Amino acid sequence: MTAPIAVALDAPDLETAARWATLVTPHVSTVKVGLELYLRYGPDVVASVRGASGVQVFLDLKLHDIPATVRGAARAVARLKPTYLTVHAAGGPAMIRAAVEAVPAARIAAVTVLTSLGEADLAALGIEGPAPDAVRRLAALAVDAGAQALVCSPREVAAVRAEVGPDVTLITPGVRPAGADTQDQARVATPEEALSAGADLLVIGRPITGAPDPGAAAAAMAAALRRV
Ligand SMILES: O=c1ccn([C@@H]2O[C@H](COP(=O)(O)O)[C@@H](O)[C@H]2O)c(=O)[nH]1
Repeated sequence: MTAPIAVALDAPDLETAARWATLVTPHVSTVKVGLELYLRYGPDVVASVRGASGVQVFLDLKLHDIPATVRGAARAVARLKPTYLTVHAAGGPAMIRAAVEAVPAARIAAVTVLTSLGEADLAALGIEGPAPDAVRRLAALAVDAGAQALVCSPREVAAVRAEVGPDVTLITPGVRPAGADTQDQARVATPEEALSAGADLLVIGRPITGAPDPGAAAAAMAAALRRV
């Protein structure tokens, strides 16, 4: 049984991404293709990282535009059969609904407040905080619009779960093992804390892909989660 981890394959080239995917897929349920890889290599990247393993692919394109444009963009990637496709919740209900209608086979995951943003960033952006309140507001809006999954930080998972109930998949980036460098993430917690708080899928990138042996790092994190 693989761990509920989506490894963020934020690699500079396709060979590296495919190698990471091969190393981690025995241990994790999902690999995540983000903007860097998709914009550099296009749709073919999905087949390259999926390989023959049947691992779930999380297409993290964070669509954010008017509803008609997002509908078209979502339709364009439907044939890649992603398990998850992200949109920004801040695009609003009509935009989220357009994505949900365009790709019925995927779970549309609405990104609430990016995990790189802290309270001062929210204030500078004119978003009414604190972060857990902003996340809950956007989570409720997105689920009302049909989103089947939400992206938030591990720190907000329990509050979001209370808001949206058990059927919505809660996905948390901003995951760092105890003592690890937080890098550009602002709202973080450990893998064990994220899982205990009720996250369904933990997005973990650099703590795995930056390790000398990404396969061993993924195996160690999967083992740690099994102990929770
Ligand atoms: O709020 C968000 C939404 C998406 N991400 C993505 O998750 C990974 C995190 O990678 P790390 O190396 O573990 O920091 C990355 O691909 C982001 O684009 C996020 O971090 N926060």
